[in-house]
Amino acid sequence: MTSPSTAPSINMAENKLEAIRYRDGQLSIINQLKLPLVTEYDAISSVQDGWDAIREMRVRGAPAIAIVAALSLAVELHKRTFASAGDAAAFIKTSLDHLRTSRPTAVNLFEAANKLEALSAKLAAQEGATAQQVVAGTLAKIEGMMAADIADNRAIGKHGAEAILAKTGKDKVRILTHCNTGSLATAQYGTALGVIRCLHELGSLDHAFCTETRPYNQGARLTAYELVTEKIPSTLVADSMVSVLMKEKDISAVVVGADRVVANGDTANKIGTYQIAIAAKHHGVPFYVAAPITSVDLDLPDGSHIVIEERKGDELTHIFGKRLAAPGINTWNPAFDVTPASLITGIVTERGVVKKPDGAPEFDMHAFVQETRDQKRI
Ligand SMILES: CSC[C@@H](O)[C@@H](O)C(=O)COP(=O)(O)O
Repeated sequence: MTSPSTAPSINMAENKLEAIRYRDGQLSIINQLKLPLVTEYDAISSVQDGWDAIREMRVRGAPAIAIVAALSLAVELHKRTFASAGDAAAFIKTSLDHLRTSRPTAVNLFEAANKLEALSAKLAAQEGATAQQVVAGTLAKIEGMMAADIADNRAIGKHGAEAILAKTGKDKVRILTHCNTGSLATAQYGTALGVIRCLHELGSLDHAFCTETRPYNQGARLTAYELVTEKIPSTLVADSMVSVLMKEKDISAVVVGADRVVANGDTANKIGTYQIAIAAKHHGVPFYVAAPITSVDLDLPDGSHIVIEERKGDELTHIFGKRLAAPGINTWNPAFDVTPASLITGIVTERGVVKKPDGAPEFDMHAFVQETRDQKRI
């Protein structure tokens, strides 16, 4: 299943980090468990390979999870033949049902699965539909996801950079981010890290700070890797340093990603986001969430309904397979927390920045999605 290679992760021609490689029905991903010390691509040859890579966090980050899940299905659709349109749609549904069980919190996976299931069922229900038509229509949708995600991330970067510069009134800003929301978490460019990239491109970034993001260290391993690779002026801090960082290092704004933004704007994101938002409120630092509309879940009214994934304790007790915690200690390892809307300044999407209605403590995501529906691309 795994075919390691030592090919560089940077596409030098385009100077882009390629975490997900997909060409003509062939898919491989950088094994993010090994970054930043080893760059190794794993082949994903089936839906089960995709499920395993997501569950084991060889690929992670809300948009990347959805894209790899869908592409793992595309890989199988390229190889298989079906007796009828109904058989093709049934296989797609069964595959998506399985992929939905890989990780629970990021809504992008469910959003993509629902769309693909509905599309393939619709194609199969058409008069005289063939298996080839169902497969071709579903593949076209899946194969468009990467391009759409990159375009969305660029738009998020622009909207976020403009919002932060307007809010702070500064020419150059100092931004704190958490977890990894860059090219490794998306198709490319990133969401919150896309905002930082855009500020850098505009010459408006003084400095970026990234947290370690314990216990899984997405900040120290992955965000730091992206920042250093792109020569963005940046500094790594431990999660426990965030309050003093805000007190002493003139942080202009915080920008983080999201795994699920619900109807009132409450946001599930990597564990530790909530305490950063509290510290930001105390220090008067604007706190932005940057996420595509595919991370918005209008079915849940508030954050208390979000299912938070709990992961194995050894992510806490061990680093790179080496124990650091005292043997016998109990662990609690929720992978995400929910930041209440009241602590969030704005939610940056590809369609613009969502603000709270005047004086309201929460966002109206329903109204925003409705108002901007015409701009919807996928
Ligand atoms: C653009 S990625 C946004 C979020 O998915 C990201 O901040 C995050 O929480 C990732 O968690 P992970 O557990 O690494 O999948």
